[in-house]
Amino acid sequence: MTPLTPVPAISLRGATKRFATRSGAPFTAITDVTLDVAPGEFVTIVGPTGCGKSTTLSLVSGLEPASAGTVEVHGRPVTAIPDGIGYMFQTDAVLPWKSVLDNVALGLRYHKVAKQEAHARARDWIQRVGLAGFEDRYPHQLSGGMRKRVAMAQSLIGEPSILLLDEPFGALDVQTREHMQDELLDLWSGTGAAVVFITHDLTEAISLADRVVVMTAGPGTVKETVPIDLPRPRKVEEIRLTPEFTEIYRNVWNSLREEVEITRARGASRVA
Ligand SMILES: Nc1ncnc2c1ncn2[C@@H]1O[C@H](COP(=O)(O)OP(=O)(O)OP(=O)(O)O)[C@@H](O)[C@H]1O
Repeated sequence: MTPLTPVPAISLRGATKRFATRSGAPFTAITDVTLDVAPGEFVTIVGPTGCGKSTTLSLVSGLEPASAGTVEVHGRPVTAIPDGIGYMFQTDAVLPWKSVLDNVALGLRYHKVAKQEAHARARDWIQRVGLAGFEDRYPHQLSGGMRKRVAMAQSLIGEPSILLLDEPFGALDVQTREHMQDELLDLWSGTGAAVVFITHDLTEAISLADRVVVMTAGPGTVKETVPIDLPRPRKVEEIRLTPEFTEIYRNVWNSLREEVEITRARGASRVA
């Protein structure tokens, strides 16, 4: 018997997104993006500014429909916001008027989980992200890193099968950022969740990923997918010092640099 090919958690086939503009001529943000992400796989996406990384995520999350091509989650076409997806963005979705406990329990309460159970599960996640003792604090009483932990607990408490992360640590200082990257890897390992993580930081992209997807200058498409054959479990600050890492970095940067230069040249010609 031939083994069954597992259904990808995410599958984009020739996905194209055009936005309407005021001038009437549609603007193509991404074109012909084909990408599969397997269950439990950690994929990072890098590409020059404006190439369509966030747009690609918005097709997967059902926030925007594709103009052409197909987008599937667990083998089903995305027609609305699919169940089982967790999100984290650069600007977190922590509500300032709610305590840490209520913020973390929010998603469960939204899904009609009884308050007592939602709070019990929230306490568990607050502990897992290292915030035990801070349940009654409000977001303005937390540091940037602590707010990120709240956001991380918020996105993981629903036990998502897919995590979509759009520059989640972009606003943090370098040390906190590295720490949060390690925490994310720890929390993710063993969950079986497929992750798509967008970043401008190539070091971050390589340290975290099973595969790095390099997108072209806009309208973006997949230029290259680079497997990251580094052992797990990883400590990001250690893995970055290895010769294997440096070699991968050089290769991916050579590919990305061409696209960044194209994007810069366009910018320069616009102001020339
Ligand atoms: N709703 C929209 N309407 C019109 N154009 C849009 C819309 N959303 C995005 N765009 C355009 O699509 C292109 C891709 O945007 P997107 O935010 O996906 O890029 P990105 O690669 O995530 O950018 P960055 O790296 O700067 O965050 C940009 O030129 C952007 O202006």
